[in-house]
Amino acid sequence: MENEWLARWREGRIGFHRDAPHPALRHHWPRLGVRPGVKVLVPLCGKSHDMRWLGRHDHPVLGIELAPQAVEQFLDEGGEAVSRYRQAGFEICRQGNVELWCGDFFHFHIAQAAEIGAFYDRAALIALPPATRQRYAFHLAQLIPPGARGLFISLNRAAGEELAGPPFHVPEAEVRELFEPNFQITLLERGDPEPGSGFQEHVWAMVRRGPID
Ligand SMILES: C[S@@+](CC[C@H](N)C(=O)[O-])C[C@H]1O[C@@H](n2cnc3c(N)ncnc32)[C@H](O)[C@@H]1O
Repeated sequence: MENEWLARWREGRIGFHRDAPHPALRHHWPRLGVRPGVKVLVPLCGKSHDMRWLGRHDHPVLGIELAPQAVEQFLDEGGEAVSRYRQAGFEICRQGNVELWCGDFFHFHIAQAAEIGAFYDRAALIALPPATRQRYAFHLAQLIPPGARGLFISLNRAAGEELAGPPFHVPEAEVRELFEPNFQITLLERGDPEPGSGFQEHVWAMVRRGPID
């Protein structure tokens, strides 16, 4: 069976995509204390404008995305020269200071992550079904060095029955359960519920714990 996300990109069902950098990124990132020049990992990145925003704010960006259409659309929209190469089973495209690794996040390993010093997750965890979220939180922790900071935007649903995802809503308690073993996490903002769906974006700051934290 074709992966749900590959089908969505092929059919253009990408309602999650925003036409501009996320307001929470613009508001909170400058307050996180990530130094300019630090490379930012963006798992399950889609063709998000957030990567260009980070790039413009002096961060080299490493995005990982399963769907080749997302990568190609991002590059087309950027309109600048692209260099392409292969490494560790990924096709990598670099445009300006954004490099996109096309492939499965779970196949991206620490050997490739050496320079990463921060991360940004908007709608990555919530793209995954419950059984895969634990694996995601653990895998992310393996790629991020102690002390590294990140901004995490999840989707919560105030009340009501479970809707079939993706996107899946992930309650606050689950976010804490998944990440607290490896990260210090702080809830920064609870977004307003969307009319109709009741979805709310929650914004969290995270710091990767070290061995004695
Ligand atoms: C909800 S979208 C969010 C995209 C982006 N972060 C944004 O804010 O627009 C989730 C993305 O994850 C990608 N994806 C799903 N599973 C993946 C995996 N195992 N490895 C890499 N990308 C994946 C999908 O193709 C999709 O583009």
